[in-house]
Amino acid sequence: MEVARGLEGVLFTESRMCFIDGEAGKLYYYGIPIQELAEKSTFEETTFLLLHGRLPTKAELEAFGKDLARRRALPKELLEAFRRYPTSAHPMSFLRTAVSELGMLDPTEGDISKEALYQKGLDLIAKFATIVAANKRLKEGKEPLAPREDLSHAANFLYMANGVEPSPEQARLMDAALILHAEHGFNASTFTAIAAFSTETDLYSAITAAVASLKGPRHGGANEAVMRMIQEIGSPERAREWVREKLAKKERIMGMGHRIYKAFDPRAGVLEKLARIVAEKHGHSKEYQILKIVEEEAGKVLNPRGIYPNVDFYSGVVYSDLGFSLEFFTPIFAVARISGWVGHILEYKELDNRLLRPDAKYIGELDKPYVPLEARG
Ligand SMILES: CC(=O)SCCNC(=O)CCNC(=O)[C@H](O)C(C)(C)COP(=O)(O)OP(=O)(O)OC[C@H]1O[C@@H](n2cnc3c(N)ncnc32)[C@H](O)[C@@H]1OP(=O)(O)O
Ligand SMILES: O=C([O-])CC(=O)C(=O)O
Repeated sequence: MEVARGLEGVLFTESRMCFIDGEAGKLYYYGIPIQELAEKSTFEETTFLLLHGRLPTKAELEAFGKDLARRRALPKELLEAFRRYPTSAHPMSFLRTAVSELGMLDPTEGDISKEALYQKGLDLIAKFATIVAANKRLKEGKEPLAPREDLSHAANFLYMANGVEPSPEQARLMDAALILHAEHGFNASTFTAIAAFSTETDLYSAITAAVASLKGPRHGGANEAVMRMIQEIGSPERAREWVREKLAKKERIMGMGHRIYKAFDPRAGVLEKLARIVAEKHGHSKEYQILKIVEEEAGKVLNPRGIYPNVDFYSGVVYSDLGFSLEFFTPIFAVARISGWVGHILEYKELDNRLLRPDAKYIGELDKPYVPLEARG
C-alpha cells in the first residue's frame, strides 16, 4: 500500500457540510457559495445552517439567536479561575485551558448522546466569544464585561472585547469574518476534533484538542504570523526585497499556500476587499500595502506552483481595525470555527461514528536481541 504522506488525498468519511473546489477556488457551506453567506448571512444563521443542514425560517432564527444569547455568560467558577491563569499566556493557551475547565465544571461532561452534544455544542459556540473577550480585557488590566443579550453574537463579542458598543459597520465586519472562518471541511483542527471524538471521548475534550491544533502556524496560527511578517518587513518600500530574500532562502511566506486550494482561496478574496475598505477608511493602509506587494512579488514565483493567499493573509488587517492585537487573531478564528467543529462532530456521529485509526508502513527492524543494560556500549 502507498503511504499518503500528510494523509493527502485520503477520503476517510462522507460529509454534506462543506465542498471545496480547490482548482476553481470555490467554497460552499451546505451547497451555498461562501460569498453569498459572507455578504447576506449572520454568524447565528450560518451556525444554524452548519448544525441543521438548512437555513432557518424567520421564527427559527429568532429563537436560535435568543437561545445562543442566553448561553453567553460564563460560570463564576471559570471567571474566578481566569484570575489564576498567567496574564502572559498566549490567548490560544488561555482558550484551550478554559474549554477544558468548562468540561470539568459540567456534571454531565461525559454525556455524548445526540441531544447532549447539540446542547453542549450550542453552549460552547455561545461561550467561546465570552472567553476570548474576557482574556483580552484581563490582558489589558481591565475587568471582563458581562455579555449583553440584546446584541447579535458579532456585536456582543466586540462590545465585550472593547468595552463599547460597535457601530453597525463594525458589527457587520465581524459577522462577515466569523462566517468566512466558521467551516472548512476536514482541515487539521476539525480532523483533530473528529479523531478525538471517534474514541467516544466527551465534547469538551474533542474541542480542547481542536483548539490546540488550530493554534499551530501551519493552520490557524498563520494569521498571527502574517502580522508578524508585516511588522518585520516594516514598510512597503522594503517588501519586494524581503520577499525575494525569503524565497531565495527557501522559507515560506505565511498566509500563502493550501493543501486543497491550488487557486486563490475565495475567503481571501472577500477578506482582501474588507481589508481594502478598512485600510482606505481607517488608516491601516501601510499593512494593506505591504500585503499587496508581498502577494504580487511572492506570486511571481509561487502562483505558477498553485500557491496563493489563503484565509489567513488579509484577516489580520480587519481584526486590527476592530481593536484586536495580533495574538488575538487565532482566537477570533476559533470563535468562528467552533460552529464547524460542533457541526462535524454531530454529522460524524450520525453518518459514520467509527474509531479513527490509520496505520503506518513499518520501516524498522524485527527480531533484534534484547541486550542487557550492563552489556550495552
Ligand atoms: C486556515 C489555514 O490553515 S490556511 C493555511 C495556513 N498556513 C499558512 O499560511 C502557512 C504557510 N503555508 C504552508 O506552510 C503550506 O502551504 C501549508 C502547510 C498550508 C500546506 O502545505 P502542504 O499542502 O502540506 O504542502 P507542503 O508543505 O508539502 O509544500 C509543498 C511545496 O510548496 C511550498 N510551499 C507551500 N507553501 C508555501 C509558502 N507559503 N511559501 C513558500 N513555499 C511554500 C513548499 O516549500 C513545498 O516546496 P518543495 O516541494 O519545493 O519542498
Ligand atoms: O482547510 C484547511 O486545511 C485549512 C483552512 O483553510 C481552514 O481550516 O480554514
